[in-house]
Amino acid sequence: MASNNSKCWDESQLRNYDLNLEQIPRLHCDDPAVDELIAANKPVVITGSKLVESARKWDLDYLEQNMGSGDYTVFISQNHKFKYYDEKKIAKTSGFVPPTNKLDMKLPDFMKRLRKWKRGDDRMYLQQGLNNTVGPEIVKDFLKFDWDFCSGKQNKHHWGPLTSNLLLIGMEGNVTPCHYDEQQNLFAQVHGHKRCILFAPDQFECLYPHPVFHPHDRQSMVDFDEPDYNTFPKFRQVRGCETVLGPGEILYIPIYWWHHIESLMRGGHTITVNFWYKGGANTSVTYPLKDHQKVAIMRNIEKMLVEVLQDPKEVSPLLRAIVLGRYT
Ligand SMILES: O=C(O)C(=O)C[C@H](CCCc1ccccc1)C(=O)O
Ligand SMILES: [Zn+2]
Repeated sequence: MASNNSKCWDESQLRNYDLNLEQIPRLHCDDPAVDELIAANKPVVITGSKLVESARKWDLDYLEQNMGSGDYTVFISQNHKFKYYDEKKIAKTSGFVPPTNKLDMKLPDFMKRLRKWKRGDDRMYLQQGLNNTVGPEIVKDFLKFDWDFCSGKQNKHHWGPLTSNLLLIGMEGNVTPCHYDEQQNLFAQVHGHKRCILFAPDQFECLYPHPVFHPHDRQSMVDFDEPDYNTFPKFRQVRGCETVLGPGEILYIPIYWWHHIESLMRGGHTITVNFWYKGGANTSVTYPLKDHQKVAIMRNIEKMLVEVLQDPKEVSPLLRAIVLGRYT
């Protein structure tokens, strides 16, 4: 990680992983190279944009005053990790133990618990889609986002519709473990610093995603804190890139790119608003196929096989029978 000369954080605030990481390019929003990278489905940190300028005044007090009386989804973890799981898939997976609990909280309650938090207490992570239950002041700030900026990217790069804006309020040290999403993402940092580690879709074999039908679908099975290299030997060879994102900076997380996100230790709480867009119509399939298209194909084959074989244990022997000794 390049040393950071604006001295608002230092390397001791980053968690230690044995990873081979390059720096994600950082470009000003007026630099045409930004759109070249987005067009190539490559990550880029975009500086100098006013996308979430109207939210720069969001601090805990302001949010507590203005977030309305609605309920907010808050995840509770007994450690620093908040591994996402799809509740709809829990029934199909016997023995699955959710690693976090999900609570609905009023914002003042969340803030109160945040203020009286002490070491050893369960950690919390507020993750709530912005909707019309937020207070009128927040709606005003939201409407003042630089929508021309993100709509410009959406149109120029033929993304699909905006599906949601997730408001994320994290405690210092919180980690969202490595996963990929099937959406384009403009990840706008509002308050505090987040370290973002990204891996390209072609690192699929090194990151060992859970089976598609598992609640942790799209999440890596590798525990970055204690990688099990016997079970996941290719993890040793994984290659990625990283950046530490500060307030006002936008990280473009391309669709299907793996990302691990952590709020800097001893960095105070973090506030992020993300902008998730559908990938856009795969108009013309051209060859050679892109890596993320192969991931989409693998997902479809996996879903179909589990559907038709019923028993997931039959997937591996059937696929081996197809390829071993035949498709070298
Ligand atoms: O914006 C993104 O894509 C992130 O991963 C941001 C991440 C929290 C996302 C939680 C989550 C993960 C998977 C499905 C639904 C919700 C963070 O910033 O901690
Ligand atoms: Zn994500």
